[in-house]
Amino acid sequence: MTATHTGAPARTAALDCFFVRPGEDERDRLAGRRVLGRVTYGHTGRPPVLLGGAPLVRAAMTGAGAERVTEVWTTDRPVRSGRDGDLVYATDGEHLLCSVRVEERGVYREQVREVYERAFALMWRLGHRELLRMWNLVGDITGPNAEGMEVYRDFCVGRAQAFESWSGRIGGMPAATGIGALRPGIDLYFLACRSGRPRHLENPRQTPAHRYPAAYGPRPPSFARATLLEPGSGGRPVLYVSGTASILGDDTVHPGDADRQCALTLANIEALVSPDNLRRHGLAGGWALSDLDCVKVYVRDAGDLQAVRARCAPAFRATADVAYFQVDVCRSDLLVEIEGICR
Ligand SMILES: C=C(O[C@@H]1C=C(C(=O)O)C=C[C@H]1O)C(=O)O
Repeated sequence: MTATHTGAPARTAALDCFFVRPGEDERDRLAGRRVLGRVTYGHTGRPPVLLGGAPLVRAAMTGAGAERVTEVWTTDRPVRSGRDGDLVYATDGEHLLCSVRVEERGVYREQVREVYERAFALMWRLGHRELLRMWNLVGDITGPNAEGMEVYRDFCVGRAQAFESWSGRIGGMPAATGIGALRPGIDLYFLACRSGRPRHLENPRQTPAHRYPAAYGPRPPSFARATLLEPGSGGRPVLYVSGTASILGDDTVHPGDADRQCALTLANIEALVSPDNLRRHGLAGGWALSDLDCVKVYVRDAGDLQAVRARCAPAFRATADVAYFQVDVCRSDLLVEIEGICR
């Protein structure tokens, strides 16, 4: 237990998150804060529900025998939750957490477009018009759909269409994760804010994903490399770091070598969160790798887990929440992906 975990209010962001594992009690970490939502990276992919007045997302991200992890999103304000069809959500007046599941289907793009548009419509209606962060947990992500197109590329088409039709109404493309899940279907959850003005950042070492060439699919992925939320009253800036992999420009680097992919991924994140990169975007501040928390490390092959853990352990702060998952990554030659939050 560290000072961060006991949560002195002045140093705690209005929106925060921590991980709990079986046997741990989230109340030990809440320190009087309210739950905005929970995401269980567990064994089953099931539609999200409202549990005790907050969304519970249930994604199949851990295999039998592996420990599930629940990401708990907290706020210092009262929370109100609701449903809109199959979308579940909660808001603290400033932040919105919303989730929906797309069940398994032969071709995803139409349903993905429709679900994204309904989520955007909900944001619009509730007045939370700036996206902060999105997670897309995609079953069989690099497998073929019923037309033979890779499921991830199929998914990207529907998402890009939704962003296109809502551009100008909701804020720009935020930080995101598009990662494999262990059951078919897609679990989606996102965070948005009302009065905050998030800034979406790119990585000087990487081509913006929304400008990837057509070789990677008919429509490029719709996300930014990171999203910065400047402090509200008494808060501190928070940087949401997208799922990041061993990509330079738009090329996968070190195919077949998880250890080197992991090292390059860490270097990519270091450059992304650095003061230099913030300055490049006209922003003050910046972070180091050791500031990363709520870290999720995705490893494609079980045989690489040990090497990746060994590579990551010295990079992150000893007190950081870190969870490892053995799932597919969005390109079949990517073996490792890492995301997190700097604050
Ligand atoms: C690893 C990459 O992309 C992944 C896919 C994402 C998406 O489609 O939302 C977002 C970040 C990563 O999880 C990449 O293109 O660098």
